[in-house]
Amino acid sequence: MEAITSPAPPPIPVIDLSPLAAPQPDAAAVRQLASALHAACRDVGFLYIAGHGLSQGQLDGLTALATRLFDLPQVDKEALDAARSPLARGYNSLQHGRHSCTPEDGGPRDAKESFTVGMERQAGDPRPPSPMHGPNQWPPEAVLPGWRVEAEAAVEQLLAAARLLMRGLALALQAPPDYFTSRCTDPVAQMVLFRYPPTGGTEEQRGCGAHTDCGFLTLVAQDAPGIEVQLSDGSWHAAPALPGCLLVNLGDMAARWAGDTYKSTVHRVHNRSDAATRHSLVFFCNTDFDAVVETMPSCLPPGVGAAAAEGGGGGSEAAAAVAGGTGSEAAAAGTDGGGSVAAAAGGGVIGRRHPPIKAGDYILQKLGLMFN
Ligand SMILES: O=C(O)CCC(=O)C(=O)O
Ligand SMILES: [Fe+2]
Repeated sequence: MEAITSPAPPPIPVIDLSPLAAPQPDAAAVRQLASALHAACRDVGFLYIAGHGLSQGQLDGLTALATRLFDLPQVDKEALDAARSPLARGYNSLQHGRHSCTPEDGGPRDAKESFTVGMERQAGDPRPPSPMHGPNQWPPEAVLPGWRVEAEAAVEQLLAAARLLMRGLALALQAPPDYFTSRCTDPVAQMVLFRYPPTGGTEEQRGCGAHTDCGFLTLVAQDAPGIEVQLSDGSWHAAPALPGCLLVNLGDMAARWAGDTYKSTVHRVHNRSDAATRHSLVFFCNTDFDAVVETMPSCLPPGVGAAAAEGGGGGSEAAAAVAGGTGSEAAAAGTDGGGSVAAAAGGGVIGRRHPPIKAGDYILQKLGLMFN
């Protein structure tokens, strides 16, 4: 079996987002946060976030949602079979065994049950429906009292945490802090609950095969170890829960936005326990369906970035700062009405310019792997 190492200090950094939430942001603290975030996204693609707004009780409540749901009798779960939903919302049993972003690879099935909740629209919402908004399959109140209300609250809490992170990410990319949140007002997002049975460490019985996530940002709450992250030297590292933290990884869309200067890192799940079941609640957060994903100016060489900046974002000065690695003082002018919290993260890596694409189309294309 491949060795799994978890050296101390862990290679996955912990980043405290609380400076972003402060009523009067401390510019130096925000700058430091943006810089740490930039390094984490560039070097690892995984990070733990603290100061995200959820209490430990709320974090525990996330995985408890999974426990309660999967503890239902099989017949009640099958009644919510995702095969009945045009948006593949609802329950997938152990027999389903595949990941939505990973094409069939002929390998073993994933040993997991899952339950997917997506974004609904309230009646009377004036916005045009996106192809990825629609009804969920909810467990009936009589079967699981209070579950829907708690699940909807969890989506709200995780969306708020993701939006806070997006503000940091915008600053890390030398754009105005609302660059991503202004494109995340009615997002395409999914909350997926998982139960992974113990597999006793057998390599063939994976919980989830190695993959990258196809979307923007993924937030993970977990009640037992199991997720493993492949670092750039090829080694695998366990990423267990840390008290008070959510685990976060960037998906392919984030890497694309950063012109591949940020990592969408390969990961997998193995519940190597002999006895304990693992639960996770994973929030796959994207932007609005119609938001255009285009390489951020700060990730492009000077001049190229200026053209790309026309649609919003930093500008050629910021691009020059990162592309030239000239240091942290040449900052993007980021203001959000609450004061200037400009941050420049430095870098020196020049990215690749991808053609602009609508976020929703991008995700549908990626998910198309599953159906083609
Ligand atoms: O359950 C987890 O901890 C992560 C699952 C995962 O990586 C995924 O479904 O994309
Ligand atoms: Fe994943």
